Amino acid sequence: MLKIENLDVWFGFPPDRVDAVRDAAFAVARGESFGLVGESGSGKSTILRAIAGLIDSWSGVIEVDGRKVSGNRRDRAFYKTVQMVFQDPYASLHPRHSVDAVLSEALKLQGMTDIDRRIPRLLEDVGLGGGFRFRYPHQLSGGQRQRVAIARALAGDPQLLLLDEPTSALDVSVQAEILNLLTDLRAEHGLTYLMVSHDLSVVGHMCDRLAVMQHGRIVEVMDVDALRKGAAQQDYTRHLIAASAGYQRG
Ligand SMILES: Nc1ncnc2c1ncn2[C@@H]1O[C@H](COP(=O)(O)OP(=O)(O)OP(=O)(O)O)[C@@H](O)[C@H]1O
Repeated sequence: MLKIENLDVWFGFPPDRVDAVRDAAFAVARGESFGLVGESGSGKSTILRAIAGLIDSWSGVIEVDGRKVSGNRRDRAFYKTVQMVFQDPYASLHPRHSVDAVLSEALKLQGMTDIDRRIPRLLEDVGLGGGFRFRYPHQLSGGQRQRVAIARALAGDPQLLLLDEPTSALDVSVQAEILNLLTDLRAEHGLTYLMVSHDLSVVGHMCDRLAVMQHGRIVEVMDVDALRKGAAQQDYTRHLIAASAGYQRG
């Protein structure tokens, strides 16, 4: 469903140009959960942001269901199918917008009607009762805010969720709740995930396959399940330790 070929992404102009992603290629099947890991600055978030249409300076092929990413945020039909969840739910929610306002706006943007009926359903999908509908971000815990951010992403009934470190800003006890929610939502809604995380236990738990990035390049793609099972255990551990080396050094 997602195909990336010869993807280059850069920032700035020579001589200060940063080549953040170089010649990246991978494909993610419908319903699959695919992880991007690698040291800090290796280009993981940049790939997600390019797919989400948040960066213009890229070349190559990005296709979702055979449809090329236009980069034009007004291309509603495309951006309805692709949504992003960011690391910090506090930063991604406007402090003066209630949960009701956030979800109404997202539903309207996606051309949805019947907003009054859809909001309680979205809240229920992410495990929040109707009592949360008229709260503001400061009246929510970190985990509840991330649930609202996920509900906002679900508003347009997307097929592909881009998850950029979706639990790393949360307390350890809350991380597991959000990961379980994401696992359930993937099954219930038939979602496809492309997830960036520096936490290898998260990637190991959530992803079917993962790509290791180094200096803007994808250096290896691994099948997490195959590696996790039996004889490949040592490989799995070795690969994951290598993938996290940048973080351990940093
Ligand atoms: N807006 C920008 N302008 C200039 N350079 C940028 C910009 N955004 C990212 N970069 C650079 O692009 C490279 C890749 O950044 P990116 O955020 O994708 O890395 P990452 O692997 O997600 O890192 P982290 O795990 O620390 O978030 C880095 O060298 C970064 O400094």
